[in-house]
Amino acid sequence: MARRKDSALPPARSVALEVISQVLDKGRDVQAALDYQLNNQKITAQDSALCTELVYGFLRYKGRIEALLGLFLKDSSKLPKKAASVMGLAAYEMLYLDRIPVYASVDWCVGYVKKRFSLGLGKLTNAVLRNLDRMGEKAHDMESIRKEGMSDIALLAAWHSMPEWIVSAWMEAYGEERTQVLLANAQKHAPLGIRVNQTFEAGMDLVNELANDGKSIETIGYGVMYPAGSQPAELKTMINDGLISRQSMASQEVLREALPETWEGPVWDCCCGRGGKTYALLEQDVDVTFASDTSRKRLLGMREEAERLAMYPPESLLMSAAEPPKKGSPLEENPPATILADVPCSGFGTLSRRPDVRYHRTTEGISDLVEVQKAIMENTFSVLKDGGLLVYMTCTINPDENEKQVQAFLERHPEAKLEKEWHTPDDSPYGEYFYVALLRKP
Ligand SMILES: C[S@@+](CC[C@H](N)C(=O)[O-])C[C@H]1O[C@@H](n2cnc3c(N)ncnc32)[C@H](O)[C@@H]1O
Repeated sequence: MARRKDSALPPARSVALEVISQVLDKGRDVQAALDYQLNNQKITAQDSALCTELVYGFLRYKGRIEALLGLFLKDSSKLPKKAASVMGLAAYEMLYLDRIPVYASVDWCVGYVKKRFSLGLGKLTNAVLRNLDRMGEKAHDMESIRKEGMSDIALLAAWHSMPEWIVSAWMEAYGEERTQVLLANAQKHAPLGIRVNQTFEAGMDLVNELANDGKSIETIGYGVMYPAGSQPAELKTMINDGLISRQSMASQEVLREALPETWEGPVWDCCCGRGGKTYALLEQDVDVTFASDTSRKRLLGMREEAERLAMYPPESLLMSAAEPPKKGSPLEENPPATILADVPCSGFGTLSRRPDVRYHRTTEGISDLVEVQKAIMENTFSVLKDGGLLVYMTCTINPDENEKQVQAFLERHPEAKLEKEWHTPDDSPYGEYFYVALLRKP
């Protein structure tokens, strides 16, 4: 059940507050929590758009906003949680939403805190927000939140709202300059990417039509990119009709870099999810014979995609790619010559689309993921035909899951040959970061 809106707050802020609490306190996925609340609350399209912007924006800047507000609070941990969250939302509006006048953000926030908590807390909220406003440009300067004795890593982590351990790992593996670029890019919004279904006869005509619709900003092959935040209404019908699919430009790019035109069949997409890459490959005539996942729901979604796209699905297998195929499995009878392992990962390459990921990951959780990835690599490499290709892919920026994972694999398997290693360039305009390694079995 969607919780009722808090009537003491304007509708967009009320729903945003509930979604943020679902994400931060209950560990829900941001888009799922937002979809659920927006579908169950009666709010206008305009409020819905503002709510979406507030949720995504606040999650992107939470650490920075808390540090800025902390400059004017003796002990922010003593604030009631909800009061701290509304103050954060109001601060986000003041700092990043030019179209909302500062007084309006202060008014709704202070009014709410007074009504829900106390006059005293309302006065404190007013003072803190006014002080933030007085900071002017200084509120956009990282040095303004530096505390005495604070390390550079802690400062960067707070400013970019990232866990300190990931900033440390990036610094160690990639150096300060690259880390700064990656952190800054993680705050940006991702552009919208779509893929035209090339099995559709007039596919290229459609690409050309979209390229000239005055809304798109780039086309590559069958991919079309729209600016971040845009939702051209006409695309909805095309998606329903299977003419196009949502797929980020970065995801399309990593697949191109994996050189699918050279892959021999049969191909096994061993972590297929809902089939994003499966159908991108099938549309290009790559012989994806098997697709598997441990999630029944996702596997079902993958099969349903076939209907939408008017294509034949691959043989779907509910199984773990980290364990040998069961006796009599079709993988035994017809061993794959190419395996795409788009493995479960920490997702730090997709922060522009999923800013909540940074709050859900722990170092222990990542160690578990690294072990699963290792097991998937070991198992799939042994299932692979001699001379076959293992395509190891992640959507993260984390040396333990990318470069170090592949290096360790090569140390365990000196017979394997690393034919290509690639990651999305740091200055990519696509807003997401992928990694791929092509490993040949002798
Ligand atoms: C990065 S997602 C795959 C995304 C998908 N390839 C796409 O392009 O849409 C990783 C997938 O691996 C699945 N998974 C997790 N552990 C697995 C395992 N041991 N074997 C197979 N799949 C697994 C997850 O359910 C998830 O769907």
